[in-house]
Amino acid sequence: MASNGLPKIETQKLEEEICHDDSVAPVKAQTVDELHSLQLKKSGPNTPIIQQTAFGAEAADKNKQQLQSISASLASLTRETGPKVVKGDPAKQPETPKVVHASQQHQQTPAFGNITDSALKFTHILYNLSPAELYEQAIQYEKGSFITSSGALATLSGAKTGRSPRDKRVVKDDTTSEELWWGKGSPNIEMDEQTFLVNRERAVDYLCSLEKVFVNDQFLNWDPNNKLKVRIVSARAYHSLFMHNMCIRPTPEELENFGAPDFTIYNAGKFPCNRYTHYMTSSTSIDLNLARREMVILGTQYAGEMKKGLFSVMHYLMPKRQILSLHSGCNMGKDGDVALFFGLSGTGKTTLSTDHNRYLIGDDEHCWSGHGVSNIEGGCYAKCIDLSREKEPDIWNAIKFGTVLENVVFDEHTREVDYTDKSVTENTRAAYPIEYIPNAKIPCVGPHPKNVILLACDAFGVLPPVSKLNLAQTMYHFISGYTALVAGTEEGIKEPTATFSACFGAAFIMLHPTRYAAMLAEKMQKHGATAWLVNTGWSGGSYGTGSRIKLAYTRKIIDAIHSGELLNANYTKTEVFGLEIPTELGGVPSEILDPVNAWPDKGAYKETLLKLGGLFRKNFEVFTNYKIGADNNLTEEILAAGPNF
Ligand SMILES: Nc1ncnc2c1ncn2[C@@H]1O[C@H](COP(=O)(O)OP(=O)(O)O)[C@@H](O)[C@H]1O
Ligand SMILES: C=C(OP(=O)(O)O)C(=O)O
Ligand SMILES: [Ca+2]
Ligand SMILES: [Mn+2]
Repeated sequence: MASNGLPKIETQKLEEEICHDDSVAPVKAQTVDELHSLQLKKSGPNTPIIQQTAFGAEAADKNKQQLQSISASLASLTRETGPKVVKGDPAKQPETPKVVHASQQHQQTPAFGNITDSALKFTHILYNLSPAELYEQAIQYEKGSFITSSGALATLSGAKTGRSPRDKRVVKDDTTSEELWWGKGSPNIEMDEQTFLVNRERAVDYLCSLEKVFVNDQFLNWDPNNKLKVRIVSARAYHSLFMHNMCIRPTPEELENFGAPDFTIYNAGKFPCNRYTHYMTSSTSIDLNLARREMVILGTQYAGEMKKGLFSVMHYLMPKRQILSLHSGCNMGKDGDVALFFGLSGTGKTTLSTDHNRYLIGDDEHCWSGHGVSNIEGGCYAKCIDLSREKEPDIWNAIKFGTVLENVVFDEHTREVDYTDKSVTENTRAAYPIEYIPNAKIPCVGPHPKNVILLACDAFGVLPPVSKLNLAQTMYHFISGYTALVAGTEEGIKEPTATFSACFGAAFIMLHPTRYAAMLAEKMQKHGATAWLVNTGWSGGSYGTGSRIKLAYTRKIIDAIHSGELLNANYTKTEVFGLEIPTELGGVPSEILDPVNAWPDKGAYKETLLKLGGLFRKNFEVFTNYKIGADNNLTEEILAAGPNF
């Protein structure tokens, strides 16, 4: 017996007897640092995150031009040069970087009196980072960023979980005072050029004071003749990833040749405006300067401000080119039949345009030009409250790696999202690239629309689930832009509140609503489009007594519009609103088609119907003086197309 411990184990040399030798060569590194340096492969020559000049003189030159353009964007208006900018994460660049200023040519030591600490520091630029890189930045540096179980990036947008329309201002100058819609009902609250510059300086100084800023260079509008180059400068990886998803993503070649942007957003996020600044009514300010082609965001981190701010810009630029900008979703059938879905927030544009049997062109912002429709964006922004895999599988499956999930609540261990949880906000959102929807139509363009669907979520429960509109009614309802949501599920809220938002997007239009309405009428007539009013809201009673129309029924209605079945149905006319409603429709219970039949209390129905009619009438008063089209005939017809009682 061996006296000194356990017997030695003999390892047999089996040679040919084992299946194969699966041992691998050791790593090709002498140190741990060297090992880590092997992990990251250099990006290819046309991936525009190159920092070195190792890819030839031309690439180096383009890289330098890009940096100069960014430095110029970030330049103060009162100092001579832009900040010293350098690409890349400061945490990964210990050595002194190469300096790039906006005006490289006369780079001398500035006069003593001129020098400030900010002139001595570098502003690191994280330029068009990939989603993976942005995830890492967000998780490492932005509190409230987590990877959920499906791979999406959960973020918190801070104190603001929705847009701030009362803090959105537009510079009123000689041109815009003539061109834009100002006054009652208009979303354009004025500010002067000087105040804009004060806020711009504040945002730029804040951004330049940071160790690093994110810069996205991207496109808007899939129509190649009318695309816009946009630059978004922001303080958070969350904002950069959001815009990466929502705008059109350039190819490496397009990015290399990007040049100067057509429009720039300075998003200072949580950094507030100075409340002693003229015009400021809160700590939040979203400022649009059309002449300078710039937008400044102070005091809100809600990412939707950027998306919808750019939409406003399109609502100004496109009509100048006879192109109609639309707050609508858009999809296309197998035979090329295009449908538009107009509607205010929460009425179903995203839900109903995302249709497994049709090609998705876009969920929210489109242009209708002489050639057809084009999506303005490169992504979708879906509401997620009560999202279910069964009812909305395509949206559910789009919430994966790369998707930004705003303000959702999830299990702290499994990171599984609870879509019913409204603890942070009811306005939980997912922003994903459009190609995350399996049948997205890329490029996102299509022929002239065949059907124009106006969505209203009527919490009064008196509008029919579907009605066919004539042209005058279409204009009447388009200009009215009605919906009535329930303010929330908080206790005490029994009454739905009617919202009227001209062109189903008054917060974003820049010209008078009748300008867009006239263009819509002209285009619909020219291309023979049929319009429909679809109530995605209540039936059988108002909110509280009735119930929301089943999504499955609304989908059946929409299917029948697309297929042409509904066009050939039998119709009767409703009282008060004079809407043409089908008497029968396969898959939808006939008793809900005429809302009066669905209400047990007919008296209450009539009372509610008249109440809503009154609200419509009151809202339309401001539009009665405006002329639509060349003569007054259409205007008269439109007025007559409203409720009669
Ligand atoms: N009958 C219905 N039609 C459309 N949406 C419905 C219906 N019933 C419930 N919903 C819900 O209403 C919401 C519509 O929101 P969304 O499609 O994001 O609107 P929008 O894009 O117009 O802001 C979704 O959460 C959807 O699930
Ligand atoms: C993002 C928005 O759009 P919607 O709710 O229409 O999807 C919004 O209005 O801020
Ligand atoms: Ca939407
Ligand atoms: Mn929208």
